[in-house]
Amino acid sequence: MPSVNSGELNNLLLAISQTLSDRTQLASTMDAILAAARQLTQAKHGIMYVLDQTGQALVPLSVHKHEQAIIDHTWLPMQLDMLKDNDPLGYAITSGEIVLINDLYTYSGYNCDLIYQNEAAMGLHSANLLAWPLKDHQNLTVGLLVLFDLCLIDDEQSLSVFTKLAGTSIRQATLLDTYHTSLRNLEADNAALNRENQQLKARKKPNYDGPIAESEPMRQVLERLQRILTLPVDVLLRGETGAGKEVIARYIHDNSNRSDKPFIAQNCAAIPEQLLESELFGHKKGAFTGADKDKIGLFEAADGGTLFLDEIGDMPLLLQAKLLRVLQERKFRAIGSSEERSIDVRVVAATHCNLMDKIQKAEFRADLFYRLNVFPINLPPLRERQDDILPLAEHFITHTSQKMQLDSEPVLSKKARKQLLEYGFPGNVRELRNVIERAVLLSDFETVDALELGEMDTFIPADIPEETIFEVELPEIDAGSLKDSVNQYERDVIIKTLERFNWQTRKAAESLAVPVSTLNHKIKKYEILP
Ligand SMILES: Nc1ncnc2c1ncn2[C@@H]1O[C@H](COP(=O)(O)OP(=O)(O)OP(=O)(O)O)[C@@H](O)[C@H]1O
Repeated sequence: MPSVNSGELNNLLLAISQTLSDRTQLASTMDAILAAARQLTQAKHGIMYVLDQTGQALVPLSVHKHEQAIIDHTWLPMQLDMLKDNDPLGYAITSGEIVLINDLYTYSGYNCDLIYQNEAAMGLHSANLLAWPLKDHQNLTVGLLVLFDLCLIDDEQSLSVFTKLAGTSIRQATLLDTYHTSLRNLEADNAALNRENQQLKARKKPNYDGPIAESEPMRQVLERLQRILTLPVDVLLRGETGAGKEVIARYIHDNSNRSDKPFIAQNCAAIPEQLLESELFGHKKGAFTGADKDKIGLFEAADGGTLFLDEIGDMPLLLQAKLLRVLQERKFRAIGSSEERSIDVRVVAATHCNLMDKIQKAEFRADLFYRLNVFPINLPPLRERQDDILPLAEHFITHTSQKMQLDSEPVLSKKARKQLLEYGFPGNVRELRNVIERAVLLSDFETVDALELGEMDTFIPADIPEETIFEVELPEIDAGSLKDSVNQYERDVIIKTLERFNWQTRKAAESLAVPVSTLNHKIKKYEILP
């Protein structure tokens, strides 16, 4: 028989190796191998069956034909569990042995009915048949090469090179396929986890950190805000002290497309003019006495995010001009710097005072007012939001219980609920929070009954961050000593507050929002000495 010389063999191998790749390329690899096998054997036609991805069937991946009838013929896959041992192809696959039938139509060792049917359908009458199982590196059959009407081979070795190559390609394609499928699954899992994470975050926000807004006036506030949450619009919040302006500013930020960038709050009334200017805009080293290094300002720190400017009505006039420029041009210059910087910051300004009055007294710039007042929000005082009182009270009970690590939350008694609903809350939500926190502390941790309402001045000095009220390390709590721990905690809070106010009991009582008499009583009870 004509055989392939080594140069041709190399070329064939090279052509095949260039097609080796994943399953999308497998058909062309099989095609090239079938072509080489036919060239070696002079076979008139042939088929390459390959184990499919399910591992349950062999599918015809390449069919070489020399007559129209064969082109039109549909070669069916072979189900592994339907294979019969007495069928020559079935036997080659299940035994892994090569089957060569020299005289197809007179040989009686196999049942060749299926092959005859196929041949009849194509009008063929092949003289002989070779079925060569394709095996992977573990000797598992992963495909089958079938050649018809071939010249008898005396170069089995060359043919076995190609069939081995075919087996390895099928294995490699299957592995790559599994790898790609796993990769796609991982990507899909990853995307699903990300989505879930986002949903959890979104769900968590309103429940935990977001404002309580059960009353109609508060719902209207949130509804009005919906319009601008994702727009590049500055906001002016007006409302009494403690009504929740900072909470709303944070809500705006958290629900905007800036939520992954910083939210920074600054009280404009709390610090002297030069310090405020440096806080907001930053300074260069040597810009003024004490500026011993460059400092980044809050505008720069909040770039991409939101800057909450509380008590904007108390901002010094000079700084108002600088702020107006930032709002109009989104550019600023640090103190002592000649370089102008661009920033992208949403400003949410807040005030509890009437800015029109301040304009009339020439304490506030009218142009800044009109620039800020593009989107004003009036935050109603708590006395006008009756439906928020009890949900807020429950919220603060939960919050305080968590902070005090109580096993279960105390419940508000009927009497306490009535008291809360009847009280006017001049100090708004902040006062409600203080009342509830104190009531939980004074309770038996099962029922919140006794409320100290209206006995104290609700004023908390603006320059003292309210968080510091509870900025005392929790004592070590061991089982059975909860009440002692709470007493210890209360004692520490009182000492810290007294220290902060230089042991002036009136101011400390104001800050703690308890009557002076209550504070004196506790100082005595805990034997606190300066
Ligand atoms: N709607 C609300 N839901 C939950 N907590 C709230 C709500 N409004 C206010 N609070 C709580 O009340 C306290 C006071 O709120 P906030 O600091 O936002 O008030 P404010 O109007 O900014 O006060 P100030 O004018 O004194 O700066 C905070 O502890 C805040 O968490």
